[in-house]
Amino acid sequence: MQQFLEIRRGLVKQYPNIILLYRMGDFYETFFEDAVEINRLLGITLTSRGKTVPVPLAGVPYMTLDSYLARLVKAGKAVGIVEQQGDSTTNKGAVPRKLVRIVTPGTLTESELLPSKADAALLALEPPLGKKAPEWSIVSLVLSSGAFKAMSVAEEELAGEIARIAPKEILVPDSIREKAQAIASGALVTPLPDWHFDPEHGAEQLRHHFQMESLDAWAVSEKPGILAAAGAVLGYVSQTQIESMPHIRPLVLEESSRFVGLDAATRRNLELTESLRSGGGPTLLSTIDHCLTAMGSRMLRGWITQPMRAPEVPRERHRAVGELVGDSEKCEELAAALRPLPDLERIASRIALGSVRPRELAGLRDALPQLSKLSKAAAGCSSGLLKAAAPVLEPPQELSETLERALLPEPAVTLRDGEVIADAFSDELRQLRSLRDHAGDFLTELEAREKQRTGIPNLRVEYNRVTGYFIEVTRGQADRVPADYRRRQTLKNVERFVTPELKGWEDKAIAARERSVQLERELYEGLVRSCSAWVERLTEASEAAASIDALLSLARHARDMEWTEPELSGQSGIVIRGARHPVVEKAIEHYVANDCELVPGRRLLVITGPNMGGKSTYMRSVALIALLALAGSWVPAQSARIGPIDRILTRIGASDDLAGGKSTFMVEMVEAAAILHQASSRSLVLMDEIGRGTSTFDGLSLAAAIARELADRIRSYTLFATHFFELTQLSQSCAEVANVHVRAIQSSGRVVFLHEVREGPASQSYGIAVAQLAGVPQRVIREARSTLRELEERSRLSGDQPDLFSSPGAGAQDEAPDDEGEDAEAQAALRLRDEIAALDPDSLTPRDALARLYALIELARGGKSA
Ligand SMILES: Nc1ncnc2c1ncn2[C@@H]1O[C@H](COP(=O)(O)OP(=O)(O)OP(=O)(O)O)[C@@H](O)[C@H]1O
Repeated sequence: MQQFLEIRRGLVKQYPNIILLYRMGDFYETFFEDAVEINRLLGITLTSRGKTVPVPLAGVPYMTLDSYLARLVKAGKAVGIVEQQGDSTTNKGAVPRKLVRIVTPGTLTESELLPSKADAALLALEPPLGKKAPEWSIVSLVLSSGAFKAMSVAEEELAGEIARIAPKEILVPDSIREKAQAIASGALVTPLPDWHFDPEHGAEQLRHHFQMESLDAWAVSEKPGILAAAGAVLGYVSQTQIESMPHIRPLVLEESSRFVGLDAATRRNLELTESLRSGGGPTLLSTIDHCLTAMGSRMLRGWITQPMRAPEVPRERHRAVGELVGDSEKCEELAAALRPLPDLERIASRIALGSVRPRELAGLRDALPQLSKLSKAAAGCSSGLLKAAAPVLEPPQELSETLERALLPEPAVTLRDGEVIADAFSDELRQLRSLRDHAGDFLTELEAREKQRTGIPNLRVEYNRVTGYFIEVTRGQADRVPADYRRRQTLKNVERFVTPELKGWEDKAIAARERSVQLERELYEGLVRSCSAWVERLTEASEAAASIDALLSLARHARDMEWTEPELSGQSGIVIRGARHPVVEKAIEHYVANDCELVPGRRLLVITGPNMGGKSTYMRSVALIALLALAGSWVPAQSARIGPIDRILTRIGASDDLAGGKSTFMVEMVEAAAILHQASSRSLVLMDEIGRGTSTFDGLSLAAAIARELADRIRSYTLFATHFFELTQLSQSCAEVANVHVRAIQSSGRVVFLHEVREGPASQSYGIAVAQLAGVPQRVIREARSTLRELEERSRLSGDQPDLFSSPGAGAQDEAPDDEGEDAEAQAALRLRDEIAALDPDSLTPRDALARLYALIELARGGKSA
């Protein structure tokens, strides 16, 4: 108890929710409140020990530790594992024990406890530090692969990045604990004292861990926020892993500007990796993921959650997919080599941790020839990406040989009873095993000899766990045994004896068994140490294999679903022929493909049409095609030309956040505000039914003003679905706005959805017809129709239709007229800029160029602003 309390005392301050699993022989015991807690959480029987002051106690068998660990960590507990040190039988007094590891959600490395197709990252967040670090710093570490990454992001992008990384645990300075809780998106928030986040100390830790003189090579020396967060991560890992520091790869500084910005709402709305349906439904990832290995699935997840702004990398992927789509034999060859591969990335990382299990090493041994096959298949490809993987995949010969020589063909699951190392690996082991293996011969020979010496025909040499080896004779014969027989046990019908020879042999045999187990342990540890020299190469090979797997999966989907290669163009805009929604097209039989043209001069499409007509599906299909193209995939369309995109922003669906104190309308406006702040002329924006959460005129006015802001000032590419039919008038006053509608026909009072997107506004609204379809009682439908007729009539007679859209800015009475003048100028300038951008430099005549220049000068002259 004294020992237990001492170990525990040092921990509770930092880990208030820790449970100590305290090794005692074949069990991990818990005491006091830990025992009560584990009884509550896992239903482990609660007992007590000690007469004067009973101590609550609950224990789990040590063999089953993993399954309990998983459940405790899932319940948000930190679990401290205390092991016995040295040999319990030779120690006097309490066995020495030591805390060997603290397991938290972000520091799990056991393959069985990790989701196989996603990473469980540990994250550290450092808030802005003033001028030198005006943004948030994010550092993430995936312990099971060693991936160590850093990024600085603006406040409004923070939640989106956290949603992308989907960490299991977030370390934050204590001072921002509450703020972190609000954006943690399900991860455990672990506050640390603020001094854990110290830039100088962080830099020192990084230099020390990676044995570097300077951090300049990683471009983080001047980033105090990142140094602070990285230091916190390293400190936390060494504190929780205690004895074995994991393999951590060099810190990679990711520029958030390299990737298409996707905020948390967009990731959710587009159902990239999580379904919006409460019970879970298909997602983009689950639809396109046909990977043969878990590593491949994780890679593919990374690609689609982090599409790229620059076209080079996705283009290379398109090319590789193209090669695979056209060569099914090559696909089969690659697939055959990939299929049997174990999770090399995680095995490599467990080698570094020293916790790799014998079966995992054997899996690695068997996988190496497969890697070689994969490498050969990749070398025969023509696309750059596949070809480049070949040399990286070639497995190190020396590692193959070492593992072949060291391990038994099928080693035991654990080291506990040996049977892991091959005979040929150690002479001593071979001799010890031979002693054991020939025990049978010795015993049969002894039995025959003793029968003859004593003249007792039914004498037998036997063994049981309590007595060990003995010679058994019936009681009737017992007085015939020789003088050197020593009595061990007397039972009803038999007497049991040992002889000095048998005892001597037994001692030797037991010693040999113990020694051989001990020796195997030492040899195994040595083997793991020697393997750690290859961790780096194995990790690289696993990444290359994962990429091939992901490409193969994309190719297979592209071929099966008849997707096409998109064109990533430098020309601004999005032009898609025959767009389909990648998830919906799999779910329904006759998907109606639609076109979409968002180009300079036509930047905002107002989409009208009945509910259920397919507006949301259409908008999402466009966003998903753009996203897939920039992630490197082919796309569900006849053709697609995607220009530069910096962000995809969406405001879809009404969900309220009552717990967070926000009403439906408030959520809607907060999201709209975020979009208006973030969007640029290179953003793709989806707006679904904005403004419907308030009174009609309020909502309509807001929707109109937002659409105008997006089209005219921000000039983003926007799909704007609405039930405010009045918004279709916007196109008359805004040059950038066009109308499209989803087609439906009404026959005998019922609507039929055609799901076709056509130019122009919808001709009528179908709300009542859809309500009828949904089964609203006839009486209510009749009454609604009559009210509608009345309203329409009244508005026609009084002419009170609000004319919000006749001229730009009309209705914005509090604005100074000057602003409107500037506005028109700005618009003219922007239009000119677009025109210039759209010019083809190769066919541009000097006359054209001069004409544009003069126009610019004219504009500048007439301008009022400095
Ligand atoms: N292009 C299409 N081809 C075939 N079916 C489609 C197509 N688009 C949508 N659908 C079907 O119509 C259903 C309704 O589509 P969607 O949710 O996009 O309608 P909506 O116009 O956004 O409706 P609301 O205005 O009520 O939100 C989808 O669940 C899908 O099954």
